[in-house]
Amino acid sequence: MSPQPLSPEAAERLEALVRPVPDYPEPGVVFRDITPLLADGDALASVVDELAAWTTADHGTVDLVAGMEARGFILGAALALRLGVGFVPLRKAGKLPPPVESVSYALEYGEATLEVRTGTVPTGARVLVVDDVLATGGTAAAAAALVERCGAEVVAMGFLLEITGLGGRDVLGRHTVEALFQV
Ligand SMILES: O=P(O)(O)OC[C@H]1O[C@H](OP(=O)(O)OP(=O)(O)O)[C@H](O)[C@@H]1O
Ligand SMILES: Nc1ncnc2[nH]cnc12
Repeated sequence: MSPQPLSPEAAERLEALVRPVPDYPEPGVVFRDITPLLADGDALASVVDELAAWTTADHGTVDLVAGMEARGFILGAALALRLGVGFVPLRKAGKLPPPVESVSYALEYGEATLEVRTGTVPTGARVLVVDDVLATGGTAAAAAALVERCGAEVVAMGFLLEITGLGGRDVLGRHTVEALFQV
């Protein structure tokens, strides 16, 4: 898998729709705001199409898409529909009724816990994990740990954008990581 599957022009068009916000939510962080991209119908469709094409070409069929709260729900649910499979929400702590599996992690600006409803991911399922941003990789590593704790396989992890220099790809070393573009 090429780390840059889009043409440079296509990647540039998408990147232009992601707004860099310096010092948000805390000093030193450049927040990548994807809301302009989500509001652009053509861009949103092309992101979902690209992620779907990638999945099918490189990994064949998957049984489920799992997405991390909250932005991973948007791309993940759209991708699941496009692939014709179900979607599993990996929620922040305290949102799902028990029983749940939980994994805590650190991210670029704080700490959080992700949870999955016990029993929603069948043993042996082939699961594609999807989120908008790969930064330190803490969220994605927690998502993978949750899926694997259910006895399922993380087939690959797909992202809209990867913030390079924060080590996310290294943290996810043993997984296949795909990002539409890097900043
Ligand atoms: O690679 P990491 O350093 O873990 O960061 C990436 C995560 O951070 C953001 O989510 P956030 O926790 O801000 O939640 P949100 O989607 O609810 O805004 C983003 O949507 C990823 O899930
Ligand atoms: N800089 C950033 N912008 C948007 N989402 C993020 N998640 C973690 N770091 C982020």
